[in-house]
Amino acid sequence: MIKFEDAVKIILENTKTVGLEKVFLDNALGRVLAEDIYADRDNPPADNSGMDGFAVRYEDIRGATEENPAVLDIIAESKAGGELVKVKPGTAAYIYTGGLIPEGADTVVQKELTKVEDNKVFIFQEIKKGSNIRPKGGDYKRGDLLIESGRKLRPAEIGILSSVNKPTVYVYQQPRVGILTTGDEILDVGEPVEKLSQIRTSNTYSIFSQVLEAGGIPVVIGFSKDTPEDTERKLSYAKSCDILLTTGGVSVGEYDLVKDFVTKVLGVEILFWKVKQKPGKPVAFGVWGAEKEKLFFGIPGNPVAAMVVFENMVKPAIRKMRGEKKVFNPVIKAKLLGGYRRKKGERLEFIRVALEMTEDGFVARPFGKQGSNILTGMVFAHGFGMVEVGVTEIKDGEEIKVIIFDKSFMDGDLNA
Ligand SMILES: Nc1nc2c(c(=O)[nH]1)N[C@H]1C(S)=C(S)[C@@H](COP(=O)(O)OP(=O)(O)OC[C@H]3O[C@@H](n4cnc5c(N)ncnc54)[C@H](O)[C@@H]3O)O[C@H]1N2
Ligand code: MOO
Repeated sequence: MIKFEDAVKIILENTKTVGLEKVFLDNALGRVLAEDIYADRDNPPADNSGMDGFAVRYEDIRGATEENPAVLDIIAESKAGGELVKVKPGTAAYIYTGGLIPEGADTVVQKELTKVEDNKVFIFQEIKKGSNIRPKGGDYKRGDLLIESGRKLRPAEIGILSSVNKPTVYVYQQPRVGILTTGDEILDVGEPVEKLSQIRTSNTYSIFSQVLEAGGIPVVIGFSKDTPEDTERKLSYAKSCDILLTTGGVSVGEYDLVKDFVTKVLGVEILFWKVKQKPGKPVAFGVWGAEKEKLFFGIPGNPVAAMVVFENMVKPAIRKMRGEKKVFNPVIKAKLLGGYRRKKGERLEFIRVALEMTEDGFVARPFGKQGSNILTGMVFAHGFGMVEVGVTEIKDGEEIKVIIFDKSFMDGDLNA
């Protein structure tokens, strides 16, 4: 049995990015950029107005007051998208936000400080020279590096890509993640229950959704019975995937065939089996493919074990494969309400906790039943409280580290 930290290290050392692809902007959100993005022009491309008002020469409004306003002839108009116009001494141009600063003008007086009569503008106070002008290149200049390769694309980055005229961009591919559900007792959703011992799958679709959240492409390979023939056949369907996830059948039971068969059918080289963690102890990990570029995770069947193993071990690998640099869930410190006790301290334990943000920091409330078959604990939880090796008791209010897998507890409330 290896330590959790060592297991994660082995996984990430064996994880490579999947390659690049070109996507259109409307499909780029959340993807990881694989090229540097430079500005094709200055932005703004020319000096323009930040206000609606009048473009003037500062000379002409110097010393203007309520009693002795500057009076200028209006001889032109500059609106956003319009032509470049000119002002001469003693004249002004109507200007609108985004309009080009006319030749000869050096200041924009906002409309509120003016009055118009008979095609003349009255300006009742002096303002600073250069006021309300947004300079050419004030946001960025042609040739500036705007977004570096490796950035995860958010709405702001997509806006920049569009404004520098990139309809398509290179991003890292998303790994295809095959999910094979094993076990004689497992039924797919929609199948009729015929025997008391049968159970309906949760893992297939909880893992499917976790793959989506992690930014991979989930592929349901199917369900296999605990027979050599069926296991072999279904595993052969996994060949086109970058990552194979199996659930169930990795423990020590007579019918736990997965580990041996992934080696036989896909040539998986198992790099570890069993980790000093709870839940998720019997997890297996290996590499396969021509250049050992593909990954295999044998995920334990217990529904909570499956989700915990995914968040802590599979998700970082998917994120690394799709080019992300920050691959782990956030970890915070929280006060554990009611404390926690256990008999043995041999394994690092991940307990399901609901989180709350208070004025005194984060508070974690453990779910009452911590069994690795209790999926409702995951519905309750936002994070995994870490009970370290050697620790058998955490007192009420003591701080523990919590891995956050769901940040929704930080969202704002309508009634707040
Ligand atoms: N003698 C030992 N027995 C067990 C050990 C051990 O060390 N020695 N480890 C236990 C632990 S810890 C776990 S976790 C499980 C893992 O076993 P497997 O990965 O082989 O999983 P199965 O035996 O197939 O199933 C375990 C449990 O989970 C249910 N299950 C399986 N697949 C699904 C699914 N798709 N959806 C919902 N539930 C599922 C299954 O019915 C079993 O109840 O082994 C312990 N045993
Ligand atoms: O590792 Mo098992 O996951 O504790 O139930």
